[in-house]
Amino acid sequence: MAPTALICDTEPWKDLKEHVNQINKTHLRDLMNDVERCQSMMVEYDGMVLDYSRQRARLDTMDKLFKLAEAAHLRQKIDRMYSGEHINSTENRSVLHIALRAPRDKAIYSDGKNVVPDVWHVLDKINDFSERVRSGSWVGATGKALKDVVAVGIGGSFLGPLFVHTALQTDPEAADSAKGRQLRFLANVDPVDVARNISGLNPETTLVVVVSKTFTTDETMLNARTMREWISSALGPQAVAKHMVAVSTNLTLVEKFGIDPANTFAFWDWVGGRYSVCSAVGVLPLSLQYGFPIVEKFLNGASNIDEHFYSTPFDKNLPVILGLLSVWNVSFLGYPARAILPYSQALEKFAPHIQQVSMESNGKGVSIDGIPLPFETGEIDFGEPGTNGQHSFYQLIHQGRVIPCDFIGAIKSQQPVYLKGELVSNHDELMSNFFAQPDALAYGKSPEQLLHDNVPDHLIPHKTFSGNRPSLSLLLPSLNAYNIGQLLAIYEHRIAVEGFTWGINSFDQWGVELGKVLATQVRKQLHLSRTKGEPVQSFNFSTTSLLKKFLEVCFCLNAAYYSSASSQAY
Ligand SMILES: O=P(O)(O)OC[C@H]1O[C@H](O)[C@H](O)[C@@H](O)[C@@H]1O
Repeated sequence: MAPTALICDTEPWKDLKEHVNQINKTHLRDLMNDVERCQSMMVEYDGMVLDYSRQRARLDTMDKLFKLAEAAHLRQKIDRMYSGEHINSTENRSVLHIALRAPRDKAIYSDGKNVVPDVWHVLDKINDFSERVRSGSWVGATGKALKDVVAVGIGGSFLGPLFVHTALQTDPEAADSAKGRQLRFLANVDPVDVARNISGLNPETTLVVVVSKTFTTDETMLNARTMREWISSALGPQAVAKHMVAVSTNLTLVEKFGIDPANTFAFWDWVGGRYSVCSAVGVLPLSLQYGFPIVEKFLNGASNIDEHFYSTPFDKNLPVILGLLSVWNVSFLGYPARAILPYSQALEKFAPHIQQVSMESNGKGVSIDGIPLPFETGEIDFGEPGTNGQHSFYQLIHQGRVIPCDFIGAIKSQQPVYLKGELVSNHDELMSNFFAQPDALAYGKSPEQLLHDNVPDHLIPHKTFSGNRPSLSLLLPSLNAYNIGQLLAIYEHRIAVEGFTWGINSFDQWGVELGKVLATQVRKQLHLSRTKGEPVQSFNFSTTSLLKKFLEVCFCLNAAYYSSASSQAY
């Protein structure tokens, strides 16, 4: 496609810039009085409700944002994504995570080939393998069933599966299927993470799943070698075939590592790492833990949103509305951050996952055509489950900086509890906060109200809440596997909408490369200094000084490690 104009040079962008002056004259308190507006800002879909009436936006703001979407060719960009065009232009790849959860009979093409049969070939293989492991027909080297799984992977090969695993852990149906089994994740190359993850595990009953798209990621490969050593030192090298399997796009390197290709689960270069939870990256470990039928429900939920995103008019389209509001908050109102606040402990790993999906996708400095952008893209995402966050960083959100908040709640608890004699059930107690916080942020509390409440004069400034702080609320019917799949896909597509609107490539991640290259130089230096006593050289003053200090203090410990490395087992 021919280079496109920067979005900031279009009329709808300029119009929205002007429009900010209008919005700045209005307090959310007043906007909330307009019932017609509030009604129009509630969208219901498949049992969930999105209420965005507490955004600092009017109905004409939304019209202007839809015009911006038009100027950004949002419709065409979504179509290009769904039709498998190489929209990840810097890597010359399609972006087809939607194919990972497509129904069996759907046709989705990449480079002229329908990829859905390949997807289902792998899903069927996972179904079969996980069933054999779970039923005990696939056993370890000593004939024992493999009841524990350690998934080794980092970044996109870790965060999505961890989020879904944590979310399913307390879903009654999923928990029932997982009885007697454990799933752990080893991500950090820190030996502490290894020690924690193998603690209490028996190699005889443990299956290690090495998950890496490239099969070259330093952290994952060292952890994989460490786990291989853990297995073979306990059970002999031949045990690796029974205790280690892999998920990767790089089948050659997997085989070289020593994992049987028959025990390898493939995915494809048209799946971005951070969008890979619906590939074998997530589906294999999750199926081993919960059984494939549960994971299939999760895939169905995501697929349902794929269809919604593709076919629903923009003014009723959840990811489109959410994405455009993010652009509004970041680029026009000047709020660089977003808090993700699920009122559910089951979603405690949702914010860490979205941090990667969002910040790795949209933290860019140039347009898709390589033109430096005169505006900033991406959001700073962070979050914690409510109500824990309320007792931590909400002070800043209420009286300090303005941070647009996503409140996410569920109508039904995964684990309902009602304590006799209490005013409300535990879930109602939790959700009281979910409903109260957005209004506290939007309305605030004025000095007049405080005066009226007889607050002493000197405390009035401290107790005043300015309000006018935007948030949105997403209320899900429950948090089963299907809803979790929907939630994931809503955010994945929302982030794509933001990137499409800003005119960037949300599917590459060149920014993570430089640090890796520099670490290679440091690794080399550490090796030479430790093994040959070579002095630290070719680094700047600061790094040289720190490296010297590091080598000085750690040398004795490491010398001991080097001399006994072969006999050390974790
Ligand atoms: O799956 P892998 O190839 O091991 O990659 C793991 C991670 O490493 C990189 O640093 C990328 O930034 C991530 O997007 C990716 O998910």
